[in-house]
Amino acid sequence: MIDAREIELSAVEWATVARALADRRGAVGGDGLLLLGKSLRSCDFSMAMFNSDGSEAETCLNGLRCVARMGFEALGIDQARVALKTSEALVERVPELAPGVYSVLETAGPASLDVAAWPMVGEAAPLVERAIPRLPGERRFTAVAMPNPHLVAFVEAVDEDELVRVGEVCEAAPDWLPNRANVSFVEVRGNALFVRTFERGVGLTDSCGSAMAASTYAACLTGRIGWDRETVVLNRGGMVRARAGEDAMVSIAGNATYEWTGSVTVDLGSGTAGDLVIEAWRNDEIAAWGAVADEAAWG
Ligand SMILES: N[C@@H](CCC[C@H](N)C(=O)O)C(=O)O
Repeated sequence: MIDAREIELSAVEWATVARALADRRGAVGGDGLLLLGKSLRSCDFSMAMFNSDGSEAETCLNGLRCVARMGFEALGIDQARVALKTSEALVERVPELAPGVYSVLETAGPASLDVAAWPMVGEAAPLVERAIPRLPGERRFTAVAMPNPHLVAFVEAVDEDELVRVGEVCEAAPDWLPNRANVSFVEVRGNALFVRTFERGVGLTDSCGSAMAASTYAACLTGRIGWDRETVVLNRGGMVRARAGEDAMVSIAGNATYEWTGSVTVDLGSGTAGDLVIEAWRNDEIAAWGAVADEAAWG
């Protein structure tokens, strides 16, 4: 995550920075790059998100909580309207979900069922628990845009190999799905959901906030959980508390944990990053969040 309010780079140059910094064989490594940007469209600040392959996503809801924290701390505020690539979201600092865990409530949406806008050619909207014959396997999917595109399938038990097979078909950007899609398999565990996601532009990730939002909305839409009911959503990285309304707005309360701050130089010509210099580790925050993640016992 970079405070980019005073950095003038084109989207193509930021894509180069994202590929260099997110490369897991390189100096930093990550699922992607988040940018805190200047105020836009009368919002307090803006956010941009680039996946590790350099593609720019419409949103990133785990990332939004982190960018919100950076914006709050930079501007001395504790709630804000944030401009995203094609939408806006509300963020607010809330009481710690657990001791020592900086916590943010974000509200995004409206979730959309309009697959024609992705586009997904040849599938009529709404696509709710329907088979998609062009995908491998027998799963029934619900298509939700947050506004980034998500395919959600409710399963008895997540089969990661199958998830990767489906994700890779979408990742190849076939003619019928030129903008690809994030794909999630979701287990209903009592009153909670467990979400595993193959992300567009990244692959399997430990946690995807917009996928948790899309999954919560899909679970309400299909009667698995109640509208407006706070639901614990588990993932490989921990958990959030999510709530979807019939107005299609989805709220997520979760952590925004800093692990370290540091600096690194990226050569835009070669697209490579130099050595990372860590200025400060945030071991207290890492430990506080680690305790929550362990307790979430995602299985
Ligand atoms: N891969 C996504 C963007 C990243 C989403 C993110 N992990 C989240 O937390 O929401 C896309 O290309 O849509």
